[in-house]
Amino acid sequence: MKTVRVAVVGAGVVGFSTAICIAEALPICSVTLLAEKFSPDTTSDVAAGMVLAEVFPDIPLERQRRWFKNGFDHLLDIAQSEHAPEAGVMLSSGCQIFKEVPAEMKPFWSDTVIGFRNMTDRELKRFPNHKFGQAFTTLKCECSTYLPWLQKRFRKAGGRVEQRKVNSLHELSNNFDIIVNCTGVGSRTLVGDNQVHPIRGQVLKMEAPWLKHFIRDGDGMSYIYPGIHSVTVGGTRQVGDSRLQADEGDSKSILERCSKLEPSLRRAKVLHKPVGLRPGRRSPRVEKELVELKGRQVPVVHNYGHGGWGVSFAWGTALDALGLVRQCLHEMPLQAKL
Ligand SMILES: Cc1cc2nc3c(=O)[nH]c(=O)nc-3n(C[C@H](O)[C@H](O)[C@H](O)COP(=O)(O)OP(=O)(O)OC[C@H]3O[C@@H](n4cnc5c(N)ncnc54)[C@H](O)[C@@H]3O)c2cc1C
Ligand SMILES: O=C([O-])CC(=O)C(=O)O
Repeated sequence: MKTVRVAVVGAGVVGFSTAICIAEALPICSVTLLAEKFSPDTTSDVAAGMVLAEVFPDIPLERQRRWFKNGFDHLLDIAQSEHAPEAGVMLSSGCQIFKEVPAEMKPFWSDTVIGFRNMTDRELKRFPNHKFGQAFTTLKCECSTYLPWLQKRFRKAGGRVEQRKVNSLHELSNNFDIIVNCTGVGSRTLVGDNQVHPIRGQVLKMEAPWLKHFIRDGDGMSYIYPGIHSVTVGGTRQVGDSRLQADEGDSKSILERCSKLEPSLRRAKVLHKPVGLRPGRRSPRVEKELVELKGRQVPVVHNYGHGGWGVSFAWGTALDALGLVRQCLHEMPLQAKL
C-alpha cells in the first residue's frame, strides 16, 4: 500500500533519475514529480550528455567513483539494449587531448570507461598543439530523448507528474511527508543556497554526419561530440552569467576553436545554438536535513549542484538519494507509514 507521500521537485536528468529510483524501489511511497520546466526546456536538454567527469573537491573520491560507475553501468545497459534509440543513449569513442601533460594522467573514472589508454605519438600528430592524449570509449546520453523516456518509465512505476513552480517548501508541507530537492540552479532561491550559481554554457548543434569520433580538449573549453542526429560542438563556461539567448561572439569563437581540432567543421551547417545554465557548486549536495515547515519537522533530501557533470552522475547520486529517503522512512514516526 502506498502510504508515504514523496514530492520530487525538478524535471531535469537528476529529478527524473531520483524519482524513478524511489518509485521503483519503494512501493510504500507514492511519488509526485513537480517542476516549473520540463523537457525540452531544462538545462539537461542542452547537455552534450557525455559521460565524463572532473573531480569535485569536497566529496571523497570513493564516493565519486561509485557515482560515476553506477551512472555508467546504468547507461551502458540501456545503450546495449533494444531501448537504446528510444532512450537516446549510445556508445561513443574518441579522445581527450592536453596542451600540457596533466597532473592526473589516469583519471578516477579510467577503469570504468571502456579501453582507456594513452594515445600514441602517431595519433597525437594530428594535434600539433597538444602533447598528451587519452583514447577511450564512453557513453553519450541525449537528454532531449532520454528525459521523455525517463518520464514514461516513471509513470509506469506509478509516478505522477505536475507542472508548477514551487516558490517555497512550505507549499508542499501539507501534502507530502518527504521532499526531495532536485532543482539544480533553482536551489539558490528555493533553499537559499548561495553556493549554487549559474555557469552559462552555449553549444552548436551541427550537421556533420561524417564525424564519428569525439574530441575533447582537456581544458574543457573545446569539444566535438558526434551524436545520434547531430554533432554537439562547444563550448563556453561563463560563471554567474544567466543569459539564455545565443551569443554570436560565442558561436564564432566555438567554431574557430573547434575547427582547429576538426577542420571539416568549416563545411558543416549550424542547426541550433542552445544555451543552458549549469548548476555550479564546488561539489554537489547529496544529503538530508530536517526542515521546519508550518510547525512540522519535514525530512528534505537534497540532490543538486552537479555543475557540468549532471548527466554522468545523475543515476549514481539518485541511488544515494534513494538511500537517504530509506533512512527518512526508518526515522519517521510509525503512524505516518500506516
Ligand atoms: C552546454 C552544456 C553542456 C553540458 N554537457 C554535459 C555533458 O557532456 N555531460 C554531463 O554529464 N553534463 C553536462 N552538462 C551539465 C548538465 O547539463 C547538468 O549538470 C544537468 O543538466 C543538471 O541537471 P539537473 O536535473 O540538476 O538540473 P536541470 O536540468 O536544470 O533541472 C532542474 C529542474 O528543476 C526545476 N526547478 C528549479 N527550480 C524550481 C522551482 N522553484 N519550482 C519547481 N521547479 C523548479 C526546473 O524547472 C527543472 O525542471 C552540460 C551543461 C551545459 C549547459
Ligand atoms: O565539458 C564537457 O566536455 C561537456 C560538459 O560537461 C560541459 O560543457 O559542461
